[in-house]
Amino acid sequence: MIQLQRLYLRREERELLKGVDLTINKGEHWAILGRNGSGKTTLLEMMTGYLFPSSGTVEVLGHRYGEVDIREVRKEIGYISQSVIEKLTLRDPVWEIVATGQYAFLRFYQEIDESVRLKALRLLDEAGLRHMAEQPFGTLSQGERKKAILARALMADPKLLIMDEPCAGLDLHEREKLLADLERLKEREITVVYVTHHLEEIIPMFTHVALVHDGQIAIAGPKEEVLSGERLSGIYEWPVEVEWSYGRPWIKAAPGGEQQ
Ligand SMILES: Nc1ncnc2c1ncn2[C@@H]1O[C@H](COP(=O)(O)OP(=O)(O)OP(=O)(O)O)[C@@H](O)[C@H]1O
Repeated sequence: MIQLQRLYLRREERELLKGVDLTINKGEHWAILGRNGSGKTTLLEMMTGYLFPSSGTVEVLGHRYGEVDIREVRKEIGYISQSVIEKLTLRDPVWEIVATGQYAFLRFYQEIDESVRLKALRLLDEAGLRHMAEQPFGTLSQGERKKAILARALMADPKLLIMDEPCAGLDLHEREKLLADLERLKEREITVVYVTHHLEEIIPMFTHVALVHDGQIAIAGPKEEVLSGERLSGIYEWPVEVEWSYGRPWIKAAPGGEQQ
């Protein structure tokens, strides 16, 4: 599905990525963790083709970037990030925001096919937002916006869903509802790549985890192997313990870590 090989990204004096290798296979769902500024969003932007590496190769869904029309590949990728949300027009009705996902447009400037409109309404129905279809997007709560954006990302039946901190800013109830929607994606043939700062968002559907540290993949593999207290203490430079309940990892940070 995704193969990143020896990826380097240099910006002025800095190396933002320093030799990243990562392979994501069909049937796997990956969570990516790492400290602020470690390079997680940069990695996602490589996968979506919004950033190009200084060296190394990116292959997504069988296409090698640099040799294909990236806009065509993007039609098979649903991308959810704050930068996408910020580009949407708050006064557009919710169903229209969802419908634009069909073409990877930000707005419509022409008539929308009836079949596209009906599909947007069906996805809104599945998200529990059907009654808000005609409301301006800007009137939705943060949680409702995230759900609408997930529906938008699913419009084009993507093979790959890439999400950058989709639960940021949500209260516990809204977060759990969004995670429950995500868990239901297991029923679709879709591979999920999910960046988060919160271990407990690694719901049972996730199979693998990559820990990013200072522009490199510190470790990547099956989640039970990667998510040990020892490894995470090293990455976060703070003593932590990991406990598993409800099939999810939960982290406990020891007090006074700075002195240890
Ligand atoms: N265009 C750019 N020029 C220079 N530095 C950049 C550029 N874009 C990103 N960076 C830097 O690259 C580093 C990695 O950024 P990135 O957004 O990938 O981190 P992240 O792991 O997603 O962080 P966070 O968890 O805070 O969202 C940061 O230190 C950032 O300041």
